[in-house]
Amino acid sequence: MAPRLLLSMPLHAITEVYGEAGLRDRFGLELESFPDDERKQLEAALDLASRLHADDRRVREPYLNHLLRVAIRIIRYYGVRDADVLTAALLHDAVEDHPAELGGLEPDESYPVATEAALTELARRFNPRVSELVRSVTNPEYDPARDRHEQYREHVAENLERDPWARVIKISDFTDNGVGVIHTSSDKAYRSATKYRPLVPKLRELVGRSDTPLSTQAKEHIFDQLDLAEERFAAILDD
Ligand SMILES: Nc1nc2c(ncn2[C@@H]2O[C@H](COP(=O)(O)OP(=O)(O)O)[C@@H](OP(=O)(O)OP(=O)(O)O)[C@H]2O)c(=O)[nH]1
Repeated sequence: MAPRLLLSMPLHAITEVYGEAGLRDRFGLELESFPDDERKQLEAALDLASRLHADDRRVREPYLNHLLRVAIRIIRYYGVRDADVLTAALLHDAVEDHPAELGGLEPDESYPVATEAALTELARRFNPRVSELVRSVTNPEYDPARDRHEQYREHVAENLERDPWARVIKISDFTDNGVGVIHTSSDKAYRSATKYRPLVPKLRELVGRSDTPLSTQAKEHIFDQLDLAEERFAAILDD
């Protein structure tokens, strides 16, 4: 595949035609213009994510595809080249999904203890800012007595309120899950639409804020994506 063609392809087309290998190649091409030290950090983040999520799958694809699209979208559509933000994007589910493994603890360790150990490990391997960004997008242990989705929304709103860079990661994650809802099975799509639809107004409001570190053009792109997500959620839930 000619590099220039791969660089001009939408992420959904790379996913469908070339799968994980194509998304990895595209990510590598995006990294070519980064300074050496930043490129090395991002390659280390991708290696770590690849190891932790090696056996994870989404409905139709390896989990790694999601992480690669989330990071590439931030570079290409949001125009963000901050290596710590991109490192956290690649590892945004690492603490939530593999806390004990990342933290070097036994698999039966409690979630709160393993989460702290995993975040400490990210600070050691990368830096404290990467660790704090991942903390902001890591769900806490839910209270079994309360509605999970409601707790999820409260957590997202609280953390994105205080951390403008975490908004950038969460929005790319949301786009992949929300706009990308057309790429999954109908029961998964229904569950995703139920979970994510109530977040749309909050994300719209956060994106519009002056301290959200994105260009006007990137914000307009994201507003269009939020409209598309809402259109798809409505079709799934209201019809
Ligand atoms: N093929 C595929 N794509 C998925 C999947 N999950 C999420 N996506 C992403 O979901 C978004 C919407 O899918 P599209 O097929 O592009 O729908 P659209 O043209 O109407 O926007 C895309 O991101 P985007 O930011 O709009 O970027 P782009 O793909 O348009 O470059 C796509 O990359 C999946 O399982 N398969």
